[in-house]
Amino acid sequence: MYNKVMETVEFLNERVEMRPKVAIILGSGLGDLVDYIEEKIEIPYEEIPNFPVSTVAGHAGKLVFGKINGVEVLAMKGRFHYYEGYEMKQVTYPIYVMKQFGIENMIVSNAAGGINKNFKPGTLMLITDFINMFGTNPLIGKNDERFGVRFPDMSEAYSKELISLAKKVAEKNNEKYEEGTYLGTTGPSYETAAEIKMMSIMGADAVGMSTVPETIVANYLGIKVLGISCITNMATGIAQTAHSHEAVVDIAVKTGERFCKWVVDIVSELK
Ligand SMILES: O=P(O)(O)O[C@@H]1C[C@H](O)[C@@H](CO)O1
Ligand SMILES: Nc1nc2[nH]cnc2c(=O)[nH]1
Repeated sequence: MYNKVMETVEFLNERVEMRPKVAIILGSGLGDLVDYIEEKIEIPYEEIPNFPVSTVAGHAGKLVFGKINGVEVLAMKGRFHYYEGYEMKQVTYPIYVMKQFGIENMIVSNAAGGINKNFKPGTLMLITDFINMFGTNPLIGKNDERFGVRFPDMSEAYSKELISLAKKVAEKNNEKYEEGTYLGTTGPSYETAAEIKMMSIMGADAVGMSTVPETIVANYLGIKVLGISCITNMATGIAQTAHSHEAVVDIAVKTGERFCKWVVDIVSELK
């Protein structure tokens, strides 16, 4: 895997002059953030050696390099989900590439179902911790010490420093947010009401089908993580209506402007 990652990094080094230290992973319906990126260089995943290709609607599948208020960034428009049939090592492959490319801070975003009854569709939730219910872990397998240690610490899965920066920025700009624990599960089926009841008892505030594998690998590699969930629907049993991915994307797009503004303000402080 190490050699494959280095091959991908070499390709990117040749294609792009910028050396961003900040990466942003855009969740379902949150891809409009790329409109805020200037001096863009876009590379479709299919052109990148060893990169998996995204298959889910609402995910365009490209790396976007550029600047936000003068800060160089690397955005992933379209991510890889376990439910698409990828191995965990494929789902998290871009994070390994980011690390070798020089990324130090990663902002990961997602569309999620709200379990905390104080939330509503359109709530932006700062992720303070995660619960891994994928039933697996992206680090299973022989460990390569060139990447990280066998038993990585997860006591600060979401960087306290980045969380306090995000809060400071939100308060300064009067941007509303909530905080909570994100529970990641495989999907692709949405939860039953009984499952949501269990997740609520477990301490989850939101549920989704991504983010946890990427967060685990970023921590393993020594990348600081900030997580933001866009609550697109109240979870099953709390909402009385059925879920659809179209409705999820619709609400995420509608919340997109507030999400983008917040992320732009955060990135601008990461000079
Ligand atoms: O990539 P994210 O986590 O934003 O996508 C969410 C979870 C599923 O992929 C999909 C369900 O509607 O949206
Ligand atoms: N698992 C899960 N993922 C989501 N993504 C957006 N809404 C939801 C939801 O209710 N459940």
